[in-house]
Amino acid sequence: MTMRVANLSFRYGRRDPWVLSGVELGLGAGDVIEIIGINGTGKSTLLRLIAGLLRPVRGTIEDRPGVVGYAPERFPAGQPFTVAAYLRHIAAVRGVDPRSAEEWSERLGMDHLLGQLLPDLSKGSAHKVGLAQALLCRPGLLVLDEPFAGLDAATRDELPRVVDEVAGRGGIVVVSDHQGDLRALPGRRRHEVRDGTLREVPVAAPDDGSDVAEPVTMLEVSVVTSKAADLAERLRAEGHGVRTVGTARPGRTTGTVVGQ
Ligand SMILES: Nc1ncnc2c1ncn2[C@@H]1O[C@H](COP(=O)(O)OP(=O)(O)OP(=O)(O)O)[C@@H](O)[C@H]1O
Repeated sequence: MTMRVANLSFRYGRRDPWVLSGVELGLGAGDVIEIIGINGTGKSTLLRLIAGLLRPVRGTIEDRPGVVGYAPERFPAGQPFTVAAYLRHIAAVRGVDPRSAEEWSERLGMDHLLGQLLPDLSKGSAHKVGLAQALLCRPGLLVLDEPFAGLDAATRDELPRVVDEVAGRGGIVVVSDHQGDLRALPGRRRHEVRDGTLREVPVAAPDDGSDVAEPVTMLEVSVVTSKAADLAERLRAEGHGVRTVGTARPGRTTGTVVGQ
């Protein structure tokens, strides 16, 4: 079954500007969707809507899987529990084997944190607890907001495997990942939030060598000179290789864009 985001619009208050407007997205079983966009553009808002933590002001989200795991960008580690007690509590609430708390703790390299109180955790450690609570419920929809930020190298390496496993058993994974740590995952799709809308963008990024295995198409693009630098910057931000090859005639620059 495909989860469907249809004509979704959202603003935080009646007098606030629209953050998202007319967003369309289909999410099928096994999809890994990467959400990119500049700061403050609405990625976290979209993720919270997809996870069901915010309701669309207009439009609908249909056929969301029953079990949702959501790891926020900043885990609110204020409760006076130890990490072990908190994760066991979440496991109980989610109706999963309490041992899954220990399993995820081991996998995410956080056994040394189990006896610590949540308010005493560093930002990075709290972030891991946020990931563990999202993962231990065996989610059909896993929503991760900047999961790689502040993670140690071992966990950074492990997380793409975790995402792959969730997708491999038919789960949907939605991740905001501005650092591109999921680049090794086959089949992921990338969408950009910009100016309130969402659109799919190609994944290839031959410039940094991250997706060299994917085929690359050369496009020749003509653009007025005054807009060339801005366009090149936007395309690079999306992961394309861009090379300016010269001025075709006065007032115009021809650029060659390398992409998928
Ligand atoms: N609780 C809130 N109340 C009112 N406005 C909010 C709230 N949360 C976010 N916003 C506004 O909504 C817009 C989108 O914010 P959001 O956090 O979704 O962006 P983002 O792309 O995730 O940003 P970043 O990359 O910096 O995390 C911003 O203008 C922000 O100020």
